[in-house]
Amino acid sequence: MSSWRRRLVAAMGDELGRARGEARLLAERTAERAESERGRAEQVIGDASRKQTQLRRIHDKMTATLEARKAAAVDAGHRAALAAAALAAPAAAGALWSEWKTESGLGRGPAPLLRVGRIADSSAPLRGPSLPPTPPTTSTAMPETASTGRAPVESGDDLAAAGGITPGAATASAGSSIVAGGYDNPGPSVTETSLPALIPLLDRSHLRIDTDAAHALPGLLLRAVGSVPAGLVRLHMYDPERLGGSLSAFAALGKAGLLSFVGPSGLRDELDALVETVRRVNADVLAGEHESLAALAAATGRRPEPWRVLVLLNADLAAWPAHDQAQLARLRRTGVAAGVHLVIVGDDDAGPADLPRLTATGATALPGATVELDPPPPSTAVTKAAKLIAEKHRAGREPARLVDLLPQRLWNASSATGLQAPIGETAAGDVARIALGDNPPHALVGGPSGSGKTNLLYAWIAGLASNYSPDELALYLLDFKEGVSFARFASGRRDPTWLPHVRLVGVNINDDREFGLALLRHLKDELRRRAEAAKAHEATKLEELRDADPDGHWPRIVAVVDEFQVLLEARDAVTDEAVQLLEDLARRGRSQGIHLVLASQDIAGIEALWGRPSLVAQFTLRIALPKARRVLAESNHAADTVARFHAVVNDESGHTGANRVVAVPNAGHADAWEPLQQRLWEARASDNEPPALFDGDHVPDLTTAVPEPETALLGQTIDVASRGAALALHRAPGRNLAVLGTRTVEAADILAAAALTAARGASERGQRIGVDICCLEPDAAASALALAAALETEGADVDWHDDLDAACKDWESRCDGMLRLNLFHAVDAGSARLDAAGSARLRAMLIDGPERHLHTLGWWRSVPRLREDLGGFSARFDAVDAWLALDVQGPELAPLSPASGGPAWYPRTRRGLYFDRARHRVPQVVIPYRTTALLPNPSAVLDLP
Ligand SMILES: Nc1ncnc2c1ncn2[C@@H]1O[C@H](COP(=O)(O)OP(=O)(O)OP(=O)(O)O)[C@@H](O)[C@H]1O
Repeated sequence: MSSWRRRLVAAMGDELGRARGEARLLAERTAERAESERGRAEQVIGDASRKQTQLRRIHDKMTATLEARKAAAVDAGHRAALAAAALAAPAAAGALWSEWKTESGLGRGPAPLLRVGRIADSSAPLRGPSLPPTPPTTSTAMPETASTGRAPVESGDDLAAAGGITPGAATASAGSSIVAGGYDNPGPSVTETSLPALIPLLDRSHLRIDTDAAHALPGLLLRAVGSVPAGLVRLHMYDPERLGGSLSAFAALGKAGLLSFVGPSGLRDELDALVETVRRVNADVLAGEHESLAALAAATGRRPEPWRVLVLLNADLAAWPAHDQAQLARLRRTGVAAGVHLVIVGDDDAGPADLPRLTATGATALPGATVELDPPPPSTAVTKAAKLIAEKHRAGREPARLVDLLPQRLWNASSATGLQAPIGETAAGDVARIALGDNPPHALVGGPSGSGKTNLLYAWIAGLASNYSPDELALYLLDFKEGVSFARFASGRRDPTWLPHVRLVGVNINDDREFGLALLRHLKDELRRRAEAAKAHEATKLEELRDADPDGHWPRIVAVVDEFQVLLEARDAVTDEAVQLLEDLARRGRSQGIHLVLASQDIAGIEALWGRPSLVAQFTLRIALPKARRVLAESNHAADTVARFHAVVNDESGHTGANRVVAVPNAGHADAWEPLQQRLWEARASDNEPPALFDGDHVPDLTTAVPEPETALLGQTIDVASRGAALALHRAPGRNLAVLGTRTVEAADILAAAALTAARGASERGQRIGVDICCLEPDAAASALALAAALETEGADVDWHDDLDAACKDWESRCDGMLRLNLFHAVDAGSARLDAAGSARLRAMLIDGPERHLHTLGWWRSVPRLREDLGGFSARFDAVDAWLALDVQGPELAPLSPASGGPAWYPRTRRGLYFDRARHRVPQVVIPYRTTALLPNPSAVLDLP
């Protein structure tokens, strides 16, 4: 081959090799790029799928959250709707047939809506706390047989299927007022979670019922007659074709005049009579003051006219004569306001077209909702309910309930010009109010035992405490009866609430007439304080003072004393002072806003009262319970004939023309009182203090208060502040104390209280006292020993002497300037054994010791024995300024007493009469403290090494 050919082949070979190499390189690069693209694509796909997973998760979460929120919102809405339904259709107006009983849920609010069934598909599980309970009511339950017609809607199975609460759980969580299967809670039943279908009738509307819904009529009528007080709904049935067989179970109402059947011949009269009723109600009852009976009821709380329901069953309205049609049209236009309602049953379109209409699946009052009608109530149950309503109606109007008389808004009134309170109902059904103020300023309440005085006072206090806040009204309540009628107003173990207006409650006062005095003295001090403030502000009465001193605290005061005759029944100093104080308070309290309410079984027998006509004249408000004597004017015999649980209220001093007979509600029953007190208590201000309680049966424990320097406390005085009875132990002649009587425990308590409080007073001030104890009564020894130990703990220097001679021996050497006490138990047991020198030393110590700050607090078991130790028959008692007598009769105290013949003192358990010549004008009653709680156990003391 030629060279060029070889060169050419070689060149082509090179070219081909290069091209191959390039092609390989290209292929490699392409493959690499493809690989990397694939990797990237895989990464993108991986990222995307991760994102997708994330997004799905977020979506799921959001969906779940939204679902949960939606469910909660639906739940809350459902709950709110159920609560609203329970309010709109309480008690018999809304209860399921299985739980139904006649019960008026009618208060002062509007007439109830009436349940006809339920809203279809409105079941929802109720979660969380159950619906608020409403006050329990009492009535007769529908018999068990009532549940025989149970429709699926009433089944608890619905609820279980919906995963809702069980009836038992709801009962537990809602408190005792929800009774599963009962009807104490008029709210929606715990076994029913679907929304009830409620339709308007009473006070609101007429109604048409289509033939396909006619089976709802008996239920609707039963709810109407059963959900208001018996007799307040009257049924008039026009039934030309006698199709109303289903209504025969209502027959019992007919006999009571609450139901009448009308045939074609009676239609005109019936229509005319109802039109006339409308006219009369408008002219005479509403009288231009109210636009409807509903408005009248809202304003006054009473329903003077019944509702009248005319039911037209398959009436061929088109065929009615023009007159009847015109009357029907009148009733349609004007009936509702006057309580006359039409219920037109049938498919007759000739009647008024614009009435709310109920069909088998809907009601125009419930637009957009599908209604499932309830089954009719079992006829046995209707019969029973009709009988019960008829009986109740025949028995007469039920007395007003306390709750119906009280204002809906608490504490809405000002007491500047006076105090108004509802106390019951008049025969016409009006709320009867009583006033206290400038006139009448004070009240006398009388009636024999069991006539209802205390109940009336409860009703009055309830009305006052609901109308006026504690800033407007302060109450002082005292009950001299054996018993504790006013204890409920104070905080107790069973019920920790109190009535926030009450400043003082006295219970079980029985013999402690002094506590009555203490209250009157306290009020007199308040009267003085108000009079001074009024003078400073140039005001003449409370109203002006409150204007002039808007920042001052000037509530009206009402002091109620039940069985006040106890305070005035004896002829003694207590009665004299009580009458004086009463006169003063009655005369001047009027202008200073202090009002007295005195109640008694037997006002006629109170000499102290009738001997003071000027006192009685101030009590112009008189309230006489049945058979009360002398509360009203002599010629006024209204109390002799007034019915049980009624009162004659008269604010013109009992003169016949001013009588008002009032039916008083049962205010004392716990069902009526406790919810009210709870409500008032919850509304109180955070700084509202519980009332002071004086309980005559309670023995006070030794106070932990620190007394003034050099002072001992002997017991609790009977006064409003429960102060301690103080004995000043300053360096001065006569500052000794004689405890007199034979009651060992009380005497030991008095000495112990005196020594412990004196020691406490000293140690609180960084000082010490010395105490010499000599106990000569074996029964008091254990207590004296325990006292010695307690005094040492209190920081006192204690010396124990086995006999009186030793205790008196070197008394002068013990006087070192610091306060020293001799505590001598049963001095007379030792003094009888003293020789002449010993007796002289005892006497000298009693006479001269106090000046050297050595004070003897001794217990003598009789006055003559004390006298003996002071020097015998002619001895003076100058060495003993203070004495505290236990079981010593008044006349025996004559030598020690400022009153000739001795004080009027009738010894009684745990009470002593205390007199300190240097401080008291008259002796005062003291309750010895119980000291055991502050003393160590005597056996523990004896075991000490
Ligand atoms: N308006 C009333 N409605 C129903 N029960 C009443 C009414 N008034 C009183 N009662 C009842 O009558 C009984 C006697 O009433 P209350 O204790 O008020 O009478 P009282 O005159 O204070 O009697 P006493 O002086 O013996 O205590 C009580 O059981 C009370 O619950």
